[in-house]
Amino acid sequence: MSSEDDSVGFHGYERDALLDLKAGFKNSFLDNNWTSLMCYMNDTPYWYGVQCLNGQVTGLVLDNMGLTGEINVDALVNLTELVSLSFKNNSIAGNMMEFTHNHKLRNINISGNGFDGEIPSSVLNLNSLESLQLQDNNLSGSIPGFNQSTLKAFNVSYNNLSGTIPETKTLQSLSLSSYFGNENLCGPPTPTLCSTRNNLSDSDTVLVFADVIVLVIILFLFMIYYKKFKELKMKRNEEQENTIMDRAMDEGIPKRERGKPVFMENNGMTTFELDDLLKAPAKGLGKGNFGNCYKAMMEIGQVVVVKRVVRQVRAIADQKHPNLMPLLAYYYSEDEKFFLYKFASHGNLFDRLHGGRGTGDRVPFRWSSRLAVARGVGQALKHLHLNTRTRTTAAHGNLKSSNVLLYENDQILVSDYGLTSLIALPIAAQHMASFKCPEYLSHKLISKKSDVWSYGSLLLKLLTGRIPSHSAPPGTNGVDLCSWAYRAVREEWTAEIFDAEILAGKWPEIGQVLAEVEEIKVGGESEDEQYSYSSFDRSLTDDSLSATPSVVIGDDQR
Ligand SMILES: Nc1ncnc2c1ncn2[C@@H]1O[C@H](COP(=O)(O)OP(=O)(O)OP(=O)(O)O)[C@@H](O)[C@H]1O
Repeated sequence: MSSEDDSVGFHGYERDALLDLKAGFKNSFLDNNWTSLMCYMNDTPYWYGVQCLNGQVTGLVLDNMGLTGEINVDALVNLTELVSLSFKNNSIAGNMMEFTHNHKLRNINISGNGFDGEIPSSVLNLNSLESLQLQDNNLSGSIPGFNQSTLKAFNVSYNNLSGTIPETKTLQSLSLSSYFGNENLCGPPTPTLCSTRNNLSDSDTVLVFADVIVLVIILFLFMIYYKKFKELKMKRNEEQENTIMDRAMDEGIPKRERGKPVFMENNGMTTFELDDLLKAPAKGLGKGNFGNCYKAMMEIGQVVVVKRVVRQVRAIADQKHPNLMPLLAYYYSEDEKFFLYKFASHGNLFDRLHGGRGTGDRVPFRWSSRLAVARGVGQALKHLHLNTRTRTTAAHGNLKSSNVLLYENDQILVSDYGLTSLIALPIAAQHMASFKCPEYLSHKLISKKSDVWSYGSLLLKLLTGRIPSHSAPPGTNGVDLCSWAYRAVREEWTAEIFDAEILAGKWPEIGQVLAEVEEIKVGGESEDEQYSYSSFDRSLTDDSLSATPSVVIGDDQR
């Protein structure tokens, strides 16, 4: 401040501030007007646009004067009594000036200029501010949080302001028109919603985006892993409840002697060690009369069926026919004996005939398919009974629908042949199909003809779709098929005796059926000899087998 400060009614520092301003404006009118005395006491000011009170500048109103140039941001610091400032409608550029020392300011109007930069935060300290008119400039940045209750007129329209309008009572109570023309302003009172993006820097946005992608990938991987884990678990539960070894322990079979399974030649099978088999995941297929049957999934990808037996014979392995289930390997030791068969994935004849009846899942079993089964089984029996190239001819002994297996490509495979000689008579008589024939029941006679009888009842079953009483599984009711069919033929119920499923397809000619039966019978007639267990037992003399015959043959069986 100059020494003139002390002189009453004149403040030289204010005059100097105005002269500096004038120098910046380069306005000829002001250059000529702002000369001599500025203001004195309460006299009318001598300078155009300057208002004074008690010799001090209280107002500066230079509207519509074509002012150009920039204003020094500190230009107003010495005008401490300033109440009104208006540079409306000029062409002033540069940043807005600071108002740090202008606490008495009530009205600021710099609208219609070229001010740029941000609104200085010093305006927030102007506690008497009533009107702030900043419209029609190039101001940028965000709006400071004006909260002065005195502020009633506020206009920042048509600038480049951006961001959320602060939620102060003062700013929110203003009309929408105060904010017009600022494309990037958002939030109330404008209708534009503020997105998160508006508040984030570009690098923040990239990071958030990357995080989201990583999260999605992790989630995706987790879902795949979980799905696979569930599938695997379900598969394991379903197929791998136990290994063959565990199952053996469950059945009370003691730890076996170590040995090697004996593989049949040319059976297309990759050989493996006993341990591999015993450790393979296994699924129970059923509890047969002579041991349990398991489906084992070998690590090398092969699926085999393991059938536990009491004793096994080489003769069974010798039997080779397209309709006989081939024996892949057998294992024999003191404590453990089993046969290994290939797995028939299409199930057995019993299930094909009776499974799913009355449900939507049932696939009709047509006559042509039944005929194919009848032929296949007949061929298998013919081979067993008559083939002289094997060491012995033998009866099947346990022909029934659960031992007729359906392999891929509609191949019919008869299994469980030759087991009769391995079973003690009382057990065989109780469980095996041949022992249900009339000759055995009345005269205790058993022969290959018993197989023919079993085959006959299998044919009747194929024709009628009924379960014969002699092979009805526990819990199912069977009918005496022979007497039922006899009665049906005698009383001429021809149509009724056929399974409705056959009738739904092509009507089978009974002559055709009989021709098929006759053809099979022809081979069997020549072999009239009755057989006993001893015919099988001869095969047990194979040196590789150390078991003693387990069948007790009584006189009444011959
Ligand atoms: N190689 C195989 N492929 C597919 N399923 C098989 C195989 N061998 C047997 N089965 C099935 O396993 C189950 C049990 O067979 P298993 O031979 O032990 O008993 P069964 O035929 O019911 O009675 P039995 O002991 O009097 O022969 C049956 O449903 C049978 O059809």
